Amino acid sequence: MKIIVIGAGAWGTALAISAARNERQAHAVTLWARDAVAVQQMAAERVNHRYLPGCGFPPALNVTNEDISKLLAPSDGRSFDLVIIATPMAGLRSTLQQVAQTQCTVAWLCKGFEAPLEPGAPGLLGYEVLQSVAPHLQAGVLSGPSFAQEVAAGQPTALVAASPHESVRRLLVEAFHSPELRVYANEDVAGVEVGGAVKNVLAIATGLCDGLHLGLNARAALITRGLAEMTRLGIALGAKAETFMGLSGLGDLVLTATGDLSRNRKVGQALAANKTLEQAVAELGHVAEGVYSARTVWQRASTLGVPMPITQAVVGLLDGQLKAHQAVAALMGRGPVSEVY
Ligand SMILES: NC(=O)c1ccc[n+]([C@@H]2O[C@H](COP(=O)([O-])OP(=O)(O)OC[C@H]3O[C@@H](n4cnc5c(N)ncnc54)[C@H](O)[C@@H]3O)[C@@H](O)[C@H]2O)c1
Ligand SMILES: O=P(O)(O)OC[C@H](O)CO
Repeated sequence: MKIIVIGAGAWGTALAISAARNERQAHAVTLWARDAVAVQQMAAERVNHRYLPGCGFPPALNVTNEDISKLLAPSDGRSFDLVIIATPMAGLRSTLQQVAQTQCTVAWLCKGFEAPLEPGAPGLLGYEVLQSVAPHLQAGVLSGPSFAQEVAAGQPTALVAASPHESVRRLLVEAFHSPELRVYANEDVAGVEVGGAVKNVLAIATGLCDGLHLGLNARAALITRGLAEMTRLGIALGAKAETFMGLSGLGDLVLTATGDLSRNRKVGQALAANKTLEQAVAELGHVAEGVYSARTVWQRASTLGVPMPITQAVVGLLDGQLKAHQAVAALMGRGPVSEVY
């Protein structure tokens, strides 16, 4: 299969390496980056020093900075079977617009809500952006618990490929399933995307909790009640409850909320150490989608009448309206409720 990965951050690079290393499939993989200097460096040194240091490129991985519309032109004999969009959520709309004319199957990897395009408009999940930009595309999303460094190193990982189209799910499995990477299929795109977006916000909360040394009980409570609020929002957006027991729900929440490789968790830890949000984001050097999605998650939930107290506390913290101890007090000071999602 011929695969192009658009966006050479940590995750795009890791998945491109994993697919190119899969000898059973013998894929030809192209990694596209917008920075021509970075492409030159990656082509010469066969490693992405900036975003994924120490992970060498297999021979079947090529890097390019050529014009995307030319690369994807159907008349071009080099065109691809699968286009993977590996930008952060902020780049999804513009990249979908660039690939809208392709005949290829498309999938994105980003986990978050797009920021509202104008005040009062709802911020959108990836499949909603697709509906507004290129509804005709055969497309889907790849998500699940997966730190880029571990996938690049070939450590066992399981992902989920979600699409309403069976052919898209099948192609994504064929592209990425390997002895080191299991890819499950799921039709519930809304559920998979809500899980991937909301777990980032919740990981900021658990990072803060652990940074403040509130204890293991507090972290378990945050994860469990976070799962409940994630599920509530998902159901209100048309998702299936059982999806949140899967890889993109519970799986990614546990990984991101507890794994010290998580950028979102690191933001919470930095805020607990009294750093400003600007400092926390700057020292990451990578995107932490929860910082940009939290407000939108809260707005979508509020519009739908879905209570999301942990998300609300994270928004207060990120907006500078709450100090860390006030966020904890706001959560713990609420009256008793039934344990339902
Ligand atoms: N890193 C991981 O372990 C991981 C795992 C699963 C999913 N994700 C998700 O994948 C997405 C990308 O994460 P990442 O870790 O690769 O981020 P990163 O911060 O490591 O890199 C982001 C990359 O995207 C590029 N980029 C930004 N805007 C772009 C645009 N408009 N067009 C083209 N390229 C653009 C940047 O130049 C950079 O190369 C995020 O939504 C993240 O939540 C990351
Ligand atoms: O480092 P984070 O917090 O962006 O999380 C990375 C992946 O989404 C984990 O599945």
